[in-house]
Parts: sequence; structure tokens; C-alpha cells
Amino acid sequence: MKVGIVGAGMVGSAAAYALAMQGIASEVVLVDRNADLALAQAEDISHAVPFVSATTVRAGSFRDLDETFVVILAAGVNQKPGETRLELLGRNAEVFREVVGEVLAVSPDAILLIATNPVDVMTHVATRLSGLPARRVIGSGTILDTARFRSLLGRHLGIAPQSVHAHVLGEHGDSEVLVWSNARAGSISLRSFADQVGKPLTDEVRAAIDDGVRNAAYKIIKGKGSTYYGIGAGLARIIRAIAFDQRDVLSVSIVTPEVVGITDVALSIPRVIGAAGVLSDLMPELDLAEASALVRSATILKESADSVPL
Ligand SMILES: NC(=O)C1=CN([C@@H]2O[C@H](COP(=O)(O)OP(=O)(O)OC[C@H]3O[C@@H](n4cnc5c(N)ncnc54)[C@H](O)[C@@H]3O)[C@@H](O)[C@H]2O)C=CC1
Ligand SMILES: CC(=O)C(=O)O
Repeated sequence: MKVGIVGAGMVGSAAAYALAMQGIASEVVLVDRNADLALAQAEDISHAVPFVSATTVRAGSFRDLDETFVVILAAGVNQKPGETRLELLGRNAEVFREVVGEVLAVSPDAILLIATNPVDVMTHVATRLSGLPARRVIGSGTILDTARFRSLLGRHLGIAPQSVHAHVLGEHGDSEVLVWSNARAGSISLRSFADQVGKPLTDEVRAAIDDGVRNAAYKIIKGKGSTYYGIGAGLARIIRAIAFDQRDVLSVSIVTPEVVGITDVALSIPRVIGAAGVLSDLMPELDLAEASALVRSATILKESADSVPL
């Protein structure tokens, strides 16, 4: 399967590396307005390929994105220390006005996979600009926050993150909602598992995990300037579900007709993903506090999307 990546910076190149290392794509084409950067990234990643897979990784122009199955949009500015994702909206909407049409001109049937922040609102912008059905314009949404949540819970409980079943919903950003009420470890409720292994989920533990998930990006950006390995692997995970029609349940963002009473909003809930994109949406049971936090998150995202002129 051929995958295009627009934006060959840290996120785009990390996604290309993850796709190549896992052999998910047969071909990856990197496009960037800095053509030298795209070429250098493609060369560097292609030198890792002989150790692992047979993926062709190359740089190209928009014309080289013909017949792509999925195109990742990772072009635009990232956060400076202390900056929120929503503060990037105006600048990155301008970038999408340039690139979405260029991609569709050569690859009208591609699924668009959005990484650029603020990812939920950018997913809304890309859906409007492209005119594609919402299920074919997928934002990585809270796939990364969900991975962070599972990682921290697994670390606390002393088990693999893959054995933790818990999701983060809503905005990929400050208003995101960690769903504790229906989280499970193995097939056991999280609270019961934690008590059985002698690692109770006290208020302090929950607060520390919430902070670790919600503020992960701020801490990493302060330490090294940007985040990319986590989202690179997350993007590859979504493409694997599409490439092999896996019907995986992943928390991703698409424009959704109605969620918790808010209409026409892009945010993350668990969704089934296969070759056609998002196949169905799933609404977990939430307690009152989680439901009200999700209404707040959805309202913030809807207001933000409504503020973007087309
Ligand atoms: N969805 C998520 O979970 C995450 C999203 N991000 C977001 O991903 C985006 C990219 O971040 P980084 O890769 O760190 O930034 P970066 O600055 O390393 O790369 C961005 C690339 O976009 C290119 N670009 C800008 N305008 C372009 C255009 N019109 N056409 C083609 N290329 C263009 C730039 O030349 C640059 O190489 C940011 O918005 C960042 O906030 C970052 C981490 C996680
Ligand atoms: C930068 C970003 O969105 C993240 O690492 O969560």
C-alpha cells in the first residue's frame, strides 16, 4: 500500500520511520515545502529499511502522491514551550488551505489522516476543504493520549499497557476526558484489579496519572522541543488498521453528526477502523462527571471550528 506524507518534519518523518520499520506500507512518499528536508529524511529512513523490511521510502512533489491509499497531513507549525494546541489554529488552517487541494488533485480517493494540531479542529477544516465523507478524513485525535493513559496505568499496576483497556475522549488537548469509570485491566474493572494487586487508585495516584497524560506534551516540548515518536507510532497503528482492514477499535477524531448533544463536531470517541476508514462510532458509558467534561470539550472544539473562515 502506498502512503503519502505531507510535512516531513519531526512528526511526518517519525510516522514514515514507524511505517517502514513495521513494513506496513510498500511505499512511502514524503512531501515538504522544504524539498531538501524531505529528501534528507527519505534518504535517512531508507538506510534503516534493509535491516528490517522492503518498504520504499522516497521524497517527491505533490504529483508523486498519485494512487496513494492514505495521505498523512503533518504539515504546519508545532507548539513552542507553553503554547496550547488551539493557538496554532490560524496558522495551520492557512497551511491546509494550500495543501488539501493539492493532495486531492492527484489522489481524490485517498483517506486523509490528520496529525497537524489542533488536530480535531484541523480534521474539521480538512473535511470541509476536501468535501470528502467524514469517515475518510480521520484525525489521530486522542490515540496518543489513550496510549499515554494506558502506559501510565500499566506502569502503576505493573502490567503491560496492552492489557489495560481505557480510553481518553474528546479533544486532543487541554479539555480531554480520561474515562476511569469503565476502564478495565484484563477483563477486570480497573479499581478491582488495582486493589487485588495492592496498588489502589487513590485520589493522589489518579491526579498524578491525569497530569501525566494531560500535560505530557508540554513537559516533552519543554525538554526537547517537540514530540514525535509517540504520534509516529500512533499514525502507523491507524494505517495498519486501514491497510489490513483490521476493524480495530481506536480512539480517533472525525466530524460526527452528534456527540453528547453537541452537533457537527470533530472529537475522539472509540471508533471501528478498516479499509474504508471509520466504519462505526462507539459511545462508552460515562459517569456524570465524565459526561459533563465531554460536553465541555465538545463545546470548545465546536466553537473553535466555527471560528475558522473557509
Ligand atoms: N496529533 C498529534 O498527536 C500530534 C501532532 N503534532 C503536530 O504535528 C504538526 C507537525 O509537527 P512537527 O513535525 O513537530 O513540526 P516540524 O516543524 O518538524 O514539521 C512541519 C513541516 O511542515 C512543513 N510545511 C509547512 N507548511 C507546508 C506546506 N504548505 N506544504 C508542505 N509542507 C509544509 C514544514 O516545512 C516542516 O518541515 C504540528 O502541528 C504539531 O503540533 C505533534 C505531535 C503530536
Ligand atoms: C504535541 C502533541 O500534540 C502531543 O504530543 O500530544
